[in-house]
Amino acid sequence: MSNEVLSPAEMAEADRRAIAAGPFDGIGLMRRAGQAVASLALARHPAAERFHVLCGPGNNGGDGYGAARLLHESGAAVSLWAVGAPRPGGDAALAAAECPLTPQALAGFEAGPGTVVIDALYGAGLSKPLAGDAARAVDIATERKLPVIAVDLPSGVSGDSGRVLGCAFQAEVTVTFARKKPGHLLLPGRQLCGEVVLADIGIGDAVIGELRIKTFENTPALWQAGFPRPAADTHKYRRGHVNVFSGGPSATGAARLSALAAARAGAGAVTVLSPGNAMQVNAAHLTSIMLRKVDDTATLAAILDDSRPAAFVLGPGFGVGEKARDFALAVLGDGQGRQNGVEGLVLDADGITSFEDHPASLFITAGAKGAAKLVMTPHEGEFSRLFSSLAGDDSLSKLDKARKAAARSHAVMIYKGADTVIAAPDGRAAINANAAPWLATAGSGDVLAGVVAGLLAQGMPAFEAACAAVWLHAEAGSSFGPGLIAEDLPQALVPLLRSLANST
Ligand SMILES: NC(=O)C1=CN([C@@H]2O[C@H](COP(=O)(O)OP(=O)(O)OC[C@H]3O[C@@H](n4cnc5c(N)ncnc54)[C@H](OP(=O)(O)O)[C@@H]3O)[C@@H](O)[C@H]2O)[C@@H](O)CC1
Ligand SMILES: Nc1ncnc2c1ncn2[C@@H]1O[C@H](COP(=O)(O)OP(=O)(O)O)[C@@H](O)[C@H]1O
Ligand SMILES: [K+]
Repeated sequence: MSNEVLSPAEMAEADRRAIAAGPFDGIGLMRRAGQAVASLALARHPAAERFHVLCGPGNNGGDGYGAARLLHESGAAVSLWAVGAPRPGGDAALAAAECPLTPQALAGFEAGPGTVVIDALYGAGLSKPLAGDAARAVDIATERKLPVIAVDLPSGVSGDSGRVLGCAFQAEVTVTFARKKPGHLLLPGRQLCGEVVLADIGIGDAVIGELRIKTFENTPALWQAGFPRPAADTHKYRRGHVNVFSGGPSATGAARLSALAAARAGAGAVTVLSPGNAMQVNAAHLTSIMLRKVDDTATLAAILDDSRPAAFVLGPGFGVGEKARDFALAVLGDGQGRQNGVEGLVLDADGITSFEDHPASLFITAGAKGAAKLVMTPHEGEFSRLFSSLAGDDSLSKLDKARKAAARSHAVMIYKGADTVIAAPDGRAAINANAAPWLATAGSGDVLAGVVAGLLAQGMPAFEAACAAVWLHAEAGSSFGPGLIAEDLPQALVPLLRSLANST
């Protein structure tokens, strides 16, 4: 699977194993990396007046020396600017020795209009904030709006976290090797990379396979095989039943958005569980979605006794407090959840906030043997209410935070935002990169919660259901585009579901 995402440390390990396995040695891989960069530069900028190749002291610089040599050999005008000398005897020193151009000191870097910058200063080895001559080079490229081709990563972007250390190049395109790194997908790194092109430099799939990678880009390849399809002899309850808890009379819309989304995602039957005082307003707005009165845990217990497969959504518009906690814990089931046919609980919005001062009760119940699967869908604010120490730890990336939160809470975590991360308690994680800002509209999260529940109710495992829902939700938002409101999203899922059904 080529959607594995490797940390810089994992990439370095892949590099070592590839060299050991052959056929390429270190300089062989580096030459291929330089070749990939030079080919792309010529293809994208055939009329460039000059290529300015900026080389750092490490292997990223080594790739740059290789690219500069090939561009020069192809007849292009090339200026080579270097900072620091490569370690003698290393691959980068070999690449520098093979390059016939004389490097100038980066301190004197100048570049006019019509020229292209190739940034091979720092890549996976970025170890401190960009400063001095490197920062000045960033300023020049930015001020003059020069196209930048980044080698592996734009210098200044952390490959682990996507964060900027000091300052960073804004690349038009980034050429990376073998697999993407978290910094290509997490923000702001993703935006600074521009287009990301993956080059095959000879690190084989077998080598990557040996590393047992647990981080992925969230693409359909990750979950498509298990995407639910109704059997010919199914019936509506066998397709899965979703129950969505409604808020009070002035806050019912969010639950109905979730309910509709769950139905579109393929749940055979969907019921809004409404407080008595909101029955009328819910009834006035529901057609295919069913409605049932639930005011207390005793009534809820009767629903939970039903053994047909079901998933629950609790949180959208629900209100914060003890009732939310009692209902959520009852659904999780204290060892009874799965036996009762409860496939899972999607805890969103107010459902999450309700546990701000009582996280242990939620985490213990979710971790109990036989509990229903818990999926939580916090945005940044909700995440920090439940996981304040993780949220405030600047040494952790968003990927690290989601992963640790999932392990701590025994829940699949959907840590939302423009770079949503999905993480499972077993350590698997996926970074989502197909969302568009049109999704930042009220009620959009309610729809996502409903899609997750719709897939859970159909028996999809929680991590895969969460990944599929996030991808579908993002794709629906991106394909709809301007003018999107949350009500549009369930309908916008339809063509995507159709093409998934046709392609499996
Ligand atoms: N792995 C693979 O499969 C392949 C990898 N390849 C390439 O190797 C690259 C990784 O190479 P790398 O490990 O040598 O690290 P790299 O990014 O060159 O930086 C290290 C040097 O920079 C320095 N330094 C760092 N930050 C700094 C700063 N802000 N300001 C100043 N100095 C700073 C740092 O200093 P130190 O931390 O030691 O003090 C050290 O000297 C990778 O991105 C890819 O392009 C390909 O060749 C093909 C196969
Ligand atoms: N700038 C953005 N780009 C892409 N997706 C976004 C952006 N902002 C928000 N989203 C997505 O939109 C949804 C918003 O959910 P949420 O914050 O819970 O809103 P609401 O509570 O109004 O439903 C999430 O799925 C989130 O990932
Ligand atoms: K770089």
